[in-house]
Amino acid sequence: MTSHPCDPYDAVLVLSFGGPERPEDVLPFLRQVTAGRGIPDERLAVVGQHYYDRGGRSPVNDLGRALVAALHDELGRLGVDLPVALGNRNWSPWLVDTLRTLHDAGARRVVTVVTSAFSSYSSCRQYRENLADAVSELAAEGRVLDVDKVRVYATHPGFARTMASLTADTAAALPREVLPSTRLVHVTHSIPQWMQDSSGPADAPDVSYRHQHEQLAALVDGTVEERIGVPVPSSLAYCSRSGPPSQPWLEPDINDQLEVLAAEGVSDVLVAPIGFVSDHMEVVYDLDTEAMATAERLGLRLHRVPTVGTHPDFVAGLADLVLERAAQSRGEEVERPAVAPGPLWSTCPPGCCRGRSGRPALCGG
Ligand SMILES: CC1=C(CCC(=O)O)c2cc3nc(cc4[nH]c(cc5[nH]c(cc1n2)c(C)c5CCC(=O)O)c(CCC(=O)O)c4C)C(CCC(=O)O)=C3C
Ligand SMILES: [Fe+2]
Repeated sequence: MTSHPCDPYDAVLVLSFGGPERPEDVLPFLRQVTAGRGIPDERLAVVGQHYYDRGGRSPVNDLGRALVAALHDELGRLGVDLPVALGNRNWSPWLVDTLRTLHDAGARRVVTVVTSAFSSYSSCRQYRENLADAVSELAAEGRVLDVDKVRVYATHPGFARTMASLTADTAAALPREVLPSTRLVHVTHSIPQWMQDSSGPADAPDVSYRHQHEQLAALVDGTVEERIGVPVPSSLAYCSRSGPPSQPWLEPDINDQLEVLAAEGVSDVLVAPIGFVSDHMEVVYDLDTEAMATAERLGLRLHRVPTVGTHPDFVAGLADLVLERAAQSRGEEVERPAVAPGPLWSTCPPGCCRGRSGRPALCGG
């Protein structure tokens, strides 16, 4: 048997959120996402409309498929010829179906890349619970699979430096004379305060959802200043809040932040979607549609930085993470590059990003 740099894995899973692809899918998708989460009906009607306005089709599955193709090509360049497949938490292609197909094609050990870079229940642990559910469902069918995942990559250079250089490119394209009245706003998905408080391990207060965004934002700020020669004052804002108004979520909302900046006399705002890896609905609606309309009303020019998407440096970083995980599985010493201190583990410590349910989760220590 010949060995390859991805041994002992025989397949790569890209695990994503998923979204509807036809108008008939929209309501069942929203029910699937929000089951038991206390999201008000009015909020669901509003979010449903964002999908109907775009023909009932979310961009997110196509973006997932594009990432799968790019990662497959990149691994191929590194001499790794393994299946790479997309599996979703909330819609077809469902995670369990993808894993079943991989198993039927001969896969027994799978390494997972989640399409979210940060620690929190929604962005990490819930995916680990989804893996546990899928693997136990398949075990009941007699299909035994071992599933691991790469570490949280908020501060991995492939993701972080790519986001920083895309932001610097956008800043460098601005006319010099607007720079003194330009501000940079880093944006990510809001989460409930309880989810922020439980993000990362209980005994590591420095590892949290918000803290990881602050670390990444600092790198981006530094890269922008290096590129254009002057600092651009920045802040962190949030989008896509749902939940009942009585429940605290991370703030400020991007639209409120734009109000504040307009009142300060700012002319131009760079919006860096550091919390997202691709242009899914949160980006094309919450930022490109809603925040853009707010900016227009306030007389602000909004410049949206691209997401990392299938940028070759981001994809190369994901391939490095897959190979790092494989080397670790083989018991080798691995280097764990990072642009800031953070969660370097690929098996999460017990209690990491604990939810409310205490459900079983894979990829934990
Ligand atoms: C942290 C985070 C990410 C980033 C990490 C990751 O990518 O995983 C993310 C991504 C996404 N969220 C998405 C869609 C939705 N999220 C919702 C609801 C919620 N998101 C939450 C958090 C996050 N969400 C939370 C705490 C809720 C409340 C309900 C709950 O506690 O779970 C709802 C319900 C309606 C609403 O309330 O908005 C929808 C429709 C899509 C697909 C977009 C598309 O179709 O292109 C994507 C990529
Ligand atoms: Fe969400």
